[in-house]
Amino acid sequence: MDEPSKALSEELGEFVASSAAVFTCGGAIPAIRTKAGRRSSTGSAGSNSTPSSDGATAPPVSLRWESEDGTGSNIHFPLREQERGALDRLAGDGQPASFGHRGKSVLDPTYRSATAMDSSRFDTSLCPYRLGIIDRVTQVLLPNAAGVEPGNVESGSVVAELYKLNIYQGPSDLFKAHVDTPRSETQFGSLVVCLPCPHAGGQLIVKHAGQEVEYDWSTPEQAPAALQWAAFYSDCEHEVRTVTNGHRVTLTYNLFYKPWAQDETRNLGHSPAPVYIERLPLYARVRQALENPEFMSDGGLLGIYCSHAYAYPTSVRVRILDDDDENAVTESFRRHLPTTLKGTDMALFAVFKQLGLKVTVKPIISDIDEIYEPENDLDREPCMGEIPGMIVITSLGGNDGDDARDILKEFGDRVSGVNWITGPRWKDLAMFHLTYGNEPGVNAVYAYPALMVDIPSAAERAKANAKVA
Ligand SMILES: O=C(O)CCC(=O)C(=O)O
Ligand SMILES: [Fe+2]
Repeated sequence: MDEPSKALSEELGEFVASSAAVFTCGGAIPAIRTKAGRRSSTGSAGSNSTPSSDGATAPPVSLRWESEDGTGSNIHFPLREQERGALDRLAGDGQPASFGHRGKSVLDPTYRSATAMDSSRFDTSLCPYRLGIIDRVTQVLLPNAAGVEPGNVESGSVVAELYKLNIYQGPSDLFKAHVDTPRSETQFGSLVVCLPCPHAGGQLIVKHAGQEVEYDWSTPEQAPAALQWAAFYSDCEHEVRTVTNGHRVTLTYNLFYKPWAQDETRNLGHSPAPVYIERLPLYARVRQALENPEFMSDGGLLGIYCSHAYAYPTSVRVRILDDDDENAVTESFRRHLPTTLKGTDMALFAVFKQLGLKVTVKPIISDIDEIYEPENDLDREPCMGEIPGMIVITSLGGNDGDDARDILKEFGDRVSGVNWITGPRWKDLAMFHLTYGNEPGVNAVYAYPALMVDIPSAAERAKANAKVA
């Protein structure tokens, strides 16, 4: 590539890589202490000091569960008088929380020390939909699910599936950095709702691409009660810092994207995306580059590695290597990306689309020598596939005897001449994501795809512009 185009590409790449992205959101809803509406047992009843995302209050949360011996119990949050015993019983009926490490369920209190109860063992009155939490999460984390420009991506809704109750107790419970294990390729996020119960410490830290957001839900004994929550893309690394005192009680939900049937979308006459694509700073920058005749003057493929990881079904791995049934795989990959693209990835996709360019989302393997077999002397061109082949080569293993060349053959073609403006991020994936999960078994794993954009030549771009003007 000539020098001016290279400089322009580098500048664009830096901008893309640095753009602040949304990867988490959270809020608090004041909790009513009794049915009579008393908000706090202290003098602050009725005060509005607790921030609320929509001004609503949350009714007390009730929870019913069955002990091993079949006795039923119930408890409320905020705790009613005399319910301290019930809280100890609830913690006693849970199980020491394990986590997934290299495909196995591991108990290691230095890494995760908490009590967990599976959703099959309890019922709760808490409904994140009624409280407006799911609407918030959809708006912020999956804005395009609720309606986009026709023809670009499909529409759908968010389904929150209750997963576990977790109790972190002072003085030492914690959960160190991990990434939640995806249940399927439609899982895009996790939601944590912290029930009103006095505790200190236990900050939830969520990280993505060098940025970090802290949710501090510490609640002193006398503080007004609130339901506090946070949602994040499920490929984001997160941790729960040490709870130094009291009980930090959370309900966790897996967030799935559920596409609407085609005609359902049509009947609803869905509204346009709530994001004004032309007003994204990214739009102006990309447009500027395209208008510059020195930028990729002969046209070609522009490649941008996605900033987030996406879940792919692991069954694919077996299928690809065992019976070549590629269609099902390609289909599932196509169906949910690009709709489930996250944050900046979706912004970029939308910007290129809006500018009338052809964009596709492709799984990519780069530097296969390093990730798979260091002694292999394959050239270092990235390899692009229709099939999420990265799964084969992650720390899950791949089948014995699979050679890097077999994988490449199954995966797709080497691509050359791509103008890559951001670097690959597979290192994060291979080194970390599959090492510490919140579950051992996996139905899906994460992989980093790339956006591939067809850039017309400068002459064609000028012609198209002249037509528009
Ligand atoms: O309780 C929390 O804040 C989050 C727990 C968590 O990260 C998990 O269960 O995977
Ligand atoms: Fe987690």
